[in-house]
Amino acid sequence: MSDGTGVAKDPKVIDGKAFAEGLRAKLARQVATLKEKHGFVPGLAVVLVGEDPASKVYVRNKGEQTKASGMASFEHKLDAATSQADLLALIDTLNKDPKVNGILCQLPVPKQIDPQAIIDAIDPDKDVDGFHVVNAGRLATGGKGLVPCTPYGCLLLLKDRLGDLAGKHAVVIGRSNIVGKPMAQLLLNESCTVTIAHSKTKDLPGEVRRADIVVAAVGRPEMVKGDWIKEGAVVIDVGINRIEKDGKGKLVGDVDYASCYPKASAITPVPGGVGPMTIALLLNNTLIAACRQHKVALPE
Ligand SMILES: Nc1nc2c(c(=O)[nH]1)N[C@@H](CN(C=O)c1ccc(C(=O)N[C@@H](CCC(=O)O)C(=O)O)cc1)CN2
Ligand SMILES: [Mg+2]
Repeated sequence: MSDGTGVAKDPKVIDGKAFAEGLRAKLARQVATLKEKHGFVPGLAVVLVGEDPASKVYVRNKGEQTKASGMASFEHKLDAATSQADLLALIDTLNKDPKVNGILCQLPVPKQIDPQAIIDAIDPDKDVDGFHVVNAGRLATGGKGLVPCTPYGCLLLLKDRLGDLAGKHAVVIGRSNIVGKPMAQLLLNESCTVTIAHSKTKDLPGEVRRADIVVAAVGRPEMVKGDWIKEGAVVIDVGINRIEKDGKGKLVGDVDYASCYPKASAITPVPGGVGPMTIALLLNNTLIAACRQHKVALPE
């Protein structure tokens, strides 16, 4: 396999960046069809409170990719000292704005703001992060909700590699509301046998050794070691950790890539694996939300 640069691609490495580019190209065509047939484009509002450097980059990328897909982007950048009441008032305005089909507040938020209160205030049908309790409930009960972007991105990468996931033993490491729990739910919905491991799990290496699919989402740099991985397992690394190595800043995942790579049949790198899928799936959720609000079918 070659990427056009003459450098052969390693087929074992799951290229989330390329996969996300493909998704965004399809989205752009779907948005163009909506505009032509129905005369509207989906709109995404992104709220950033404060100056967190990584959040600023993610929000900028969200805005750029939203516009590149032909959708409307509404950016709201608020001062780090913004009160929860002022943020809730903005969410209320966005909930009522018919041009805004999707809303998200970039996380983390400054400490004076309770993130759950903000998530709860977003209209569930505009909650394109899929974090609202109504969407968590819909995911758990088979309803038509909006699915959290990062786990959904992981699922698409897994299905692309493995096809039918039924009967696979999946171990999800991490139980956060935004990645671990919805990931486990999505895998269960695909008829996997799912174990959710966490900080109190007694024998984490032993649990991971039984897995056909490993999803690591704990936020601990290079925690998952190669001797935990069953030969031929598929390893999905959700971690994004900035560390110092050999006197230089480096981005690493929750998986010790060097030792896991030889054991895995497929593995996501960091960067370039799961990360880029998050924004592509966010745009996809915005398209879905817009079509539902306008009561039109999702274009092919
Ligand atoms: N409201 C939300 N807040 C946050 C979310 C989210 O989904 N909704 N997720 C993360 C941040 N995030 C998107 O918001 C995000 C993180 C990482 C990437 C990405 O492409 N990562 C690259 C590496 C980029 C880098 O150098 O930092 C990669 O893995 O290749 C995209 C989006 C927390 N907050
Ligand atoms: Mg091998």
